[in-house]
Amino acid sequence: MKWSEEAWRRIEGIYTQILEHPFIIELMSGELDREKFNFYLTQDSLYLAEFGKVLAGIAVKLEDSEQRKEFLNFASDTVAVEQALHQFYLKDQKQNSSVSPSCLLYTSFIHKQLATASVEEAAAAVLPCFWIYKKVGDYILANQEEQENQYQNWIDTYGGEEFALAVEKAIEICDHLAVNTSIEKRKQMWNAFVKASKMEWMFWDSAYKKETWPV
Ligand SMILES: Cc1ncc(C[n+]2csc(CCO)c2C)c(N)n1
Repeated sequence: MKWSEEAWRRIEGIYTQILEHPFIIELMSGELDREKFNFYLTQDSLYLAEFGKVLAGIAVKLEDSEQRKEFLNFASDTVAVEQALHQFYLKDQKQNSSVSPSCLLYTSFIHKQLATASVEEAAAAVLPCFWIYKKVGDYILANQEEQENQYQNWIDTYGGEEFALAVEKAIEICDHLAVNTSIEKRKQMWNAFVKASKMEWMFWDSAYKKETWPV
């Protein structure tokens, strides 16, 4: 069995809980409160800034030039999404750009993986970001009833064909890295993958609750 098949099996339950989360259900119907969506976008732009840096950092550590090129492309695409978010969605908003606890947890986790773990583990930690978004995007596209959804732009970004290719490449690279490493490292890769998947759920949940700092 491929590393990625086992990885997905381990997060099946988390993925189901993401699909059942009111943020996703209401995003799909178009009924999601605009303020919650804006909260999500503001945090996501903070998230993407860090995520892009981590992708570039992983690229630096990859020996295989094809894999390095792919990760540099992912990093460059992420910066493009970050900038587009600012331009199209967030430009008119008086931005409250203080980072939420869940966003800081997630970005700190991937930075920590990059700084202190192996490149294999770091790659596994960023994979849920690709894979879960692809699955959620496809799921929403396939189950949408309302045609006029105010969030259609967002949905099309992650449900589209172009994004599917990037996700396939990211999965393939993780599988290659897993084949060429030890059993111990493969386990650590699964652990990082599961942790980051939990943080994907937390990210939606924190937006739905418009999470604040308790003190
Ligand atoms: C919390 C959070 N997780 C994942 C994504 C999705 N995403 C962000 S960057 C990237 C790689 C290429 O653009 C992908 C798939 C997101 N936007 N926000």
